[in-house]
Amino acid sequence: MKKELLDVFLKKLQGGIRVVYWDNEERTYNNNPKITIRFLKEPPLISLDDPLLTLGDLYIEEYFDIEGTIEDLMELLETNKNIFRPQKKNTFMTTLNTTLGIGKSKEKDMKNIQKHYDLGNDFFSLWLDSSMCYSCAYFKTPTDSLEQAQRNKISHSLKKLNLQKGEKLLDIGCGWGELLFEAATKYGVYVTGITLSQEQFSHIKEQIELRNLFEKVEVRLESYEELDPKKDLFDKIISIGMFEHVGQKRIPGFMKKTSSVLKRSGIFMLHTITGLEEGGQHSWMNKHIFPGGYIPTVREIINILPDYDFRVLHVESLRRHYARTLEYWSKNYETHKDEIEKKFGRTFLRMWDIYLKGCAASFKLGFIDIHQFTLSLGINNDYPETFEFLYKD
Ligand SMILES: C[S@@+](CC[C@H](N)C(=O)[O-])C[C@H]1O[C@@H](n2cnc3c(N)ncnc32)[C@H](O)[C@@H]1O
Repeated sequence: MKKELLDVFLKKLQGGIRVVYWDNEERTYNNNPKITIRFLKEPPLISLDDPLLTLGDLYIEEYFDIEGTIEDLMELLETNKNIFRPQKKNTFMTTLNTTLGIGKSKEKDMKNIQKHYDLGNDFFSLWLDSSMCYSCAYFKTPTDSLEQAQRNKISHSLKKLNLQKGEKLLDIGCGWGELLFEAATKYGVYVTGITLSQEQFSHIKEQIELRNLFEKVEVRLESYEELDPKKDLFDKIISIGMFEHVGQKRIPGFMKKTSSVLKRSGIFMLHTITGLEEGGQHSWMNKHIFPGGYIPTVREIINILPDYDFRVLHVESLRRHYARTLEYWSKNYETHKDEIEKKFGRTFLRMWDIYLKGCAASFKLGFIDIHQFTLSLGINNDYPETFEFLYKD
């Protein structure tokens, strides 16, 4: 019965796939299979209303292994994305979103964010580099280490802001804070970082003390939604890898808020993963990795900017840099897999492993991209007229 359900499903796929069922029966669907699904045990009764979610869950619970490259797997998923979509109204996602109250309040946002980022600084430090940057690095040469590339990213991103000594800078979604420290010490600006992660907040507090940066750096455990233009007005804003948490419905609110706390002519550098399909949802990722997350398209972002008087100065894709960053993270993760399994269990180990590898392949294949948008609020006639400065040290 289960086998027949899977069989009907697999027959719809384009592209070859071989399946070794739990009773050792082998079936090949289409020619030249690059991927083999090898069942290790018989799965429970399943529904394939949301195939990606169900099959993803069976994989992390070790009902089957996948043989073949991750790129071939991602190609197969992408070619068949309509077949892998939820077939009916996605009641699971509706329930999940209601339970977590996505978009409803700071507490709910915090719950989503802390589920991911508060797995422990010890966990993230196993596979991030020592700067604890958790976003796309920037590889200036093929031999750059991850550490060097993360330093390059911070430098490249800060340059885009054209910072002047004494200015006030806001970092929305400041992570573990490395960019705050670099901006304050290198450019002499006053920096405010906001995050919803308790662990990140405590880490930054400690670092401010250790580095004696009380006068220049402030961190707040708060959401961008709480920024108040009466109290908070900044010359520049930067946000790296946070916009993906905003959710599609709240994009206008995010733009409105950022435009209200940025001075006229101020510069905003928005760095975000971008997708190809408006409204695209990935229920497995939303369930396990980024609850409440949404990947916007370039078109969605560009379309909404004029409504808040944001002018586009520069747009840059860093897609291949993110593929490489994720490959580094994934290799580091693999090195520590025994430790991770011991602490979090095997399902977790497989979940984060496939997340890192799957994302690396998706960037490489161009199913997702990453862009830095440099914007000014209204007209800015002081910003450099060419971008040569970006490539000078
Ligand atoms: C992928 S991390 C990126 C961190 C950092 N910018 C970096 O490059 O390493 C996303 C960050 O966004 C923060 N974040 C998510 N939702 C937020 C919200 N509503 N308000 C403020 N920060 C938020 C998280 O706490 C986390 O620090």
